[in-house]
Amino acid sequence: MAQHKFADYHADKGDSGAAAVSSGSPVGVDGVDADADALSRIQIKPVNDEDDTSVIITFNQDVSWFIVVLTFVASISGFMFGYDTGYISSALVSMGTDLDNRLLTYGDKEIITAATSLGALLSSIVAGTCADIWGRKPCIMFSNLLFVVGAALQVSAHTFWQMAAGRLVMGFGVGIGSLISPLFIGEIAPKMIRGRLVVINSLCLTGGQLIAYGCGAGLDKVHNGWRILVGLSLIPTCVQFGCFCFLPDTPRYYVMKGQLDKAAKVLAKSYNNAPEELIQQKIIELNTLNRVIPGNSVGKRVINTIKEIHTVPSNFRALILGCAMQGIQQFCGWNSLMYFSGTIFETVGFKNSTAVSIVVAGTNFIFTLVAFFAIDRIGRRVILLIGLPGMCVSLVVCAIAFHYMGVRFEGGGNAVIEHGGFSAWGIVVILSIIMYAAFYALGIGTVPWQQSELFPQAVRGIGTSFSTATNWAGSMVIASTFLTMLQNITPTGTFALFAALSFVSFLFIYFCYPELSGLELEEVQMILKDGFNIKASQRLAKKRKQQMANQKDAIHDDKLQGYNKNKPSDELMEG
Ligand SMILES: O[C@H]1[C@H](O)[C@@H](O)[C@H](O)[C@@H](O)[C@H]1O
Repeated sequence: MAQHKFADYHADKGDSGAAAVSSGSPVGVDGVDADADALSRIQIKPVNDEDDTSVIITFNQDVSWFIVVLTFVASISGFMFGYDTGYISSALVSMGTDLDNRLLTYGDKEIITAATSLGALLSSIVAGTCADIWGRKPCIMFSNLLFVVGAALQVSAHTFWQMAAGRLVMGFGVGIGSLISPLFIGEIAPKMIRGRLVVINSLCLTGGQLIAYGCGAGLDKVHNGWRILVGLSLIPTCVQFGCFCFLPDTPRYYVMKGQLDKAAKVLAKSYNNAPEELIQQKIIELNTLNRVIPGNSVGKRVINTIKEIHTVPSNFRALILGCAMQGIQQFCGWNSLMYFSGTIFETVGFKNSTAVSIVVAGTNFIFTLVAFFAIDRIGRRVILLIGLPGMCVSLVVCAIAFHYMGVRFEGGGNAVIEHGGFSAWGIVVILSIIMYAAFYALGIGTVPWQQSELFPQAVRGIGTSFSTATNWAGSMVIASTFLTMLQNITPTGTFALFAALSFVSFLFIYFCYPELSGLELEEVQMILKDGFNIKASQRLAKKRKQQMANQKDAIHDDKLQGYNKNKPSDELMEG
């Protein structure tokens, strides 16, 4: 019976686009007259994005345990992303002569590291489309299988090429997870806390990197410890796979596939105390929105969305911002430290190089937590405009310190230090790198992953695919050139280059990145319609925050006066 609850509506749906739908007739809702009656009193406003719908979201902001569980299970992909990119730093140091019975050259290390980025780049290009065809959940579960195969290849590797192949396969999994996890969370999250729930994925990511460093340090002296380090990555991936056997996909995906009853079930579990008629109302809304994606076959839809993202000015600006932010995140050089800090610190003579790396990763984690609290309150633009100059200054100081240490990296993994031993400049290097990590995590390390808010629903999959692919392309370039850069243009030249890129990025953000915190997603489209409209966005963001504060006060007052939680807000009731 439940299977056919929305069947008539679904079969009836025409192609009229997202016009206002008056649900005077409650479209085959199982003959439940009360529901029909309730629905007939509610009108759906015309909207062009499911995230802007007001039906349930305005009605009830409570976060259910179900959403919390889904968020954390999806965020295991973020953890895997972090762990798998994090362990390589210490594994490269402790691997010694375990592969091919020889020491790895800088070139070998770059290939092993960059293989994961390459795999992630390739899979992220198609992951958005695959998630639309097969579902978010199956794609995440498929990434779990890739993690298992990749880890197995690495754990048993005795040759350099097997290790590189394992890293590549693992990279396929990382790319899928890095795109789909924030998308999944964004689709299930109540609007008011969407930003923060997406940052939970980033927290798991940076936490994964920190744990990888910690485990790396613990296993440093253990024979074949790096194999255990890789093997440990199997635990979270199996947990995620196991959990997803019992958890559903997102309501939006079910609606896309016409499985409206499944969508309704997930929504009912997601919103505490939401009455059935509102759930059905939401489903109808989502279904209406689903029709705005042009094309009646997958191929046509993909082609149309690619066309649309390039030809509609607001979409194209969103694409520029999404890709630029991810590119900036990578080209400011952070991952050179993430991947090679062990190698650098060891080379320049720090006895406890792993401990220093842990402090750097820990700073990244702690300041992602700071970003969690600041991202909606202070705003994305402000934290970026604080972070980038901070990074620039730290990198300049680091470049100067490297100059006075007189470090030269030479081929074959050797380094020459003119002023050897533990020096004051060594301390300056460490402190400036820690400062850099803090400013990075506060802004550009976290904000680009909010990318889905830039795009309207119709082009969101493809838009986030392109942006994520830019991230991995940047990561791959940095991973495959950093050690070579240290050799050819010296550490001073390398860090000065990153400082210059941070400065240029600051100018870009200053002139092109509008303030998007607190804005409705359709307002983001409005802002990007005829330019980047920084001033207008700032005014609007300020106004929305003020309104939000007023609304909270009003709800508080209502509660004091015995406000009935289950009553839909008047805003939704018409006629
Ligand atoms: O947002 C993350 C985070 O900043 C990580 O520390 C970094 O390694 C990733 O490349 C980045 O995408």
